Amino acid sequence: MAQENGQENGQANGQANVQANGKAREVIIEVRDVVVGFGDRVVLNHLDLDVYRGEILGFVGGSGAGKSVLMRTIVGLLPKRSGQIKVLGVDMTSGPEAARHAVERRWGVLFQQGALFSSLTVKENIQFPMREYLKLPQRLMDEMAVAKLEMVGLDATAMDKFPSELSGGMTKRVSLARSLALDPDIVFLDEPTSGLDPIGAGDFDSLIATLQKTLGLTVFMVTHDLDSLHTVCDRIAVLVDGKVAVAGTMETMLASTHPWLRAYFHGKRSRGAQGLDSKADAAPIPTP
Ligand SMILES: Nc1ncnc2c1ncn2[C@@H]1O[C@H](COP(=O)(O)OP(=O)(O)OP(=O)(O)O)[C@@H](O)[C@H]1O
Repeated sequence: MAQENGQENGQANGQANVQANGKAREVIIEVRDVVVGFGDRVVLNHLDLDVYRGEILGFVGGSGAGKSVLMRTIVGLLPKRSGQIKVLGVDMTSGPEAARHAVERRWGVLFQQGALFSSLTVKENIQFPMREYLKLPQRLMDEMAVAKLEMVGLDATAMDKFPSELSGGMTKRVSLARSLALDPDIVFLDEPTSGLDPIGAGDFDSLIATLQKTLGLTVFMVTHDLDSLHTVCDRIAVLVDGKVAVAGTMETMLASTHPWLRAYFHGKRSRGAQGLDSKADAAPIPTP
């Protein structure tokens, strides 16, 4: 993998530190040599990736490339055939069970389409992880649910609604509120702006950036949204042929000569996201 100005320089408490642009950065998610497949099909083929503490990492790649598969593998919803995944320094396969459970409490996940429980109200959806992991009085959980709703720009009037009564943008916000229920260090977002209009998507991007800054979150974001990549992502990792082909800043993406990156980041839609001429002819995005 081409890692921009990044070089491993040691391990501390099981967590790798990387020297990037002269600054030591803590690797909060470390994916090494991971293979994931279904039947004869290998989707992730000896994939390596580092995610640094406090960054918003955009994870891109063609449709069906395996972006969601990697996210689901990291959070333990899909099995890997081989390789190693460490989160917060804990090996998520061979680490002590108590340590793995403790790490699972320190991440929140926003799945594609929101994935709220349709038979539960907004309040019950947000409180679902609290019930699973914390033993708190109902009144306190109610106060916490309102606080989470306010964090994502909604108020208590949404508490008793069912998912079917919410707009697409509200569904995303409630899902984000649920992912924040346990005050996580890391948030995994699977295409958070898909299905939103450009204004709604821009607002959601701003919300993610604000939360990342105020809460010090690390954000792993699967996305196709070029505006999100330009406006909120600190770094981008590109998945091609089951591996991370390039990882780095938007400048690195724009300077890359990799054919998939050139088509994706210099195509018509990308020029639109950069505010450049979108009328010029653009190469089609290849399907890796
Ligand atoms: N549980 C599963 N069982 C079998 N195949 C699966 C499973 N989950 C994913 N796949 C396959 O793995 C491949 C990668 O899927 P994935 O959802 O990760 O793609 P993606 O890069 O997120 O695509 P998109 O951008 O279109 O959402 C696809 O071919 C998909 O059909």
